[in-house]
Amino acid sequence: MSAELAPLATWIGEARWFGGKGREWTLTGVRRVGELPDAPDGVHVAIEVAEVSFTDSSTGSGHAAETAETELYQVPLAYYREPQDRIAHALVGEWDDPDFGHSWVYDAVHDREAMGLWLTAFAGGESASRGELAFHRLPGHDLDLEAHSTLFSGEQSNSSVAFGEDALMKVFRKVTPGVNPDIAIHQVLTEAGSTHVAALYGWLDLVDDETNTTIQLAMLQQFLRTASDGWDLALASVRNLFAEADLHADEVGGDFAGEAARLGTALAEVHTDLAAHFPVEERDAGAIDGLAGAMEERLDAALVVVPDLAPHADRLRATYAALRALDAVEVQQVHGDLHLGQTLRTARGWKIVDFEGEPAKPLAVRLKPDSVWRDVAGMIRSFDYAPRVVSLTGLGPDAPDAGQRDYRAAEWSARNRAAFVEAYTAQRGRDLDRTAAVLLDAYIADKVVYEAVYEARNRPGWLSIPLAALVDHPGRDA
Ligand SMILES: Nc1ncnc2c1ncn2[C@@H]1O[C@H](COP(=O)(O)OP(=O)(O)O)[C@@H](O)[C@H]1O
Ligand SMILES: O=P(O)(O)O[C@H]1O[C@H](CO)[C@@H](O[C@H]2O[C@H](CO)[C@@H](O)[C@H](O)[C@H]2O)[C@H](O)[C@H]1O
Repeated sequence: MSAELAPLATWIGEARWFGGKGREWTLTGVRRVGELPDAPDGVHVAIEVAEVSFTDSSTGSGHAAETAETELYQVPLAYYREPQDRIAHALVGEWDDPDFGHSWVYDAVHDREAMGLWLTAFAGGESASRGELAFHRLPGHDLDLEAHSTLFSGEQSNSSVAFGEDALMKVFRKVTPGVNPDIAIHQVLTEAGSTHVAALYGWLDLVDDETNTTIQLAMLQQFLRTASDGWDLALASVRNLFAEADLHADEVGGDFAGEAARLGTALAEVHTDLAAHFPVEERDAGAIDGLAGAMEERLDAALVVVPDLAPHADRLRATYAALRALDAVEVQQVHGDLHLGQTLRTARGWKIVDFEGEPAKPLAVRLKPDSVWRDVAGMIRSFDYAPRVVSLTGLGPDAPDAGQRDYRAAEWSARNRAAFVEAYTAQRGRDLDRTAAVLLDAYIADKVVYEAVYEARNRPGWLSIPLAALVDHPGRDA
């Protein structure tokens, strides 16, 4: 193992964005794919791609569709000749680099100097491109090059860096050759003038001419200055309800149903815009069989990771069997991993973020058209999560007892689910007919299974949340 691999491997293994947690893996290579232009003396900002090889079975992730035995992760690194106390918390290691000599190496997204270089390169657009790195810009916005960068904290699959209140750069961590749906969808919705996304300003590609492949590394978009996280707003609403033991969800000041309805309308408008710019197709019985089969395979893989799913397996399979019995299903481009944490309430209404789809799925799968009910199901699951999370973690001294909390949690979640679905169907001019209800049930069940694996891997203390949804029926009242 070369000098840098050991500290890099340790650092990657601990990163929030690393998708291989709980699996057996080794760092099998690191490729320097480019350097940001115009760095001052004594510093190099290199974009590197680390190859992680898994030594356990490919179904260990809980995703049967995932067969790759290797994954690529983007690691932008700032190499300094001297240690940098200001970013000591972001030190990856100290080693002799063949190109840069003895260096103190930092996670570049924490480093304002390095991020300033990145923003300047974006401002230069195509002219800043060099080697395999290709910068792209959309017209219509002048970047504020004086803005300081701040790395977003919090739970994320990627790394997001704000430049003042002007722009936000998302550095994709797990990368795959091909089109990144987050960039492609933001481009289409920006060009269509959608009011429900942050405008796309630009993106960075890694272009390998020898293999004729492109890996999309980062995207730059409008910073939503007045945004409040939809998840945080939902938690505040639930806390309000729990604090008012004698009042029902529709009586407390923090009632969320109006926001849930506006979210339903926003999602419907996004779906309509996506349908206008991406293909809309009809899936026949054979394809539906494949969809149900994929859900069953996901369940089989999940049962290995979360044995507590076993008592619910028969009922889940029955839900997938009802899906299999459908004749035809309409599909289109959707969000793919929608939950309250992907929504932002701004002074100008709700915005939807992060169109990357489920991070654990291969890009080719995430780009496939899907049913709009997958997104609706994702939000319904989030309306179930919010009160359960408050019940688990956010209780004050006067909180109601567990039985009362369960009752109120169910009330909050049903009220907001109903408001959301009603507004969604009204805006789309469609009823929640039998086909839609079967699809919604199946997608909710599939999401619960996905969440069980996700929680077991990332937040074992919250595994009880998806499991509780199975004790009731996963698609209840939907
Ligand atoms: N355009 C934006 N302006 C301000 N904040 C944003 C914007 N886009 C996303 N965010 C915030 O950044 C967080 C992470 O963004 P997201 O796209 O979900 O990243 P990830 O792919 O890492 O999950 C979101 O929860 C949201 O709070
Ligand atoms: O935002 P990501 O694309 O990284 O999505 C992943 O992480 C989510 C958690 O942050 C996870 O969502 C689950 O937890 C949410 C609360 O934290 C809840 O609102 C969602 O309903 C629940 O699914 C998401 O599934 C995962 O893909």
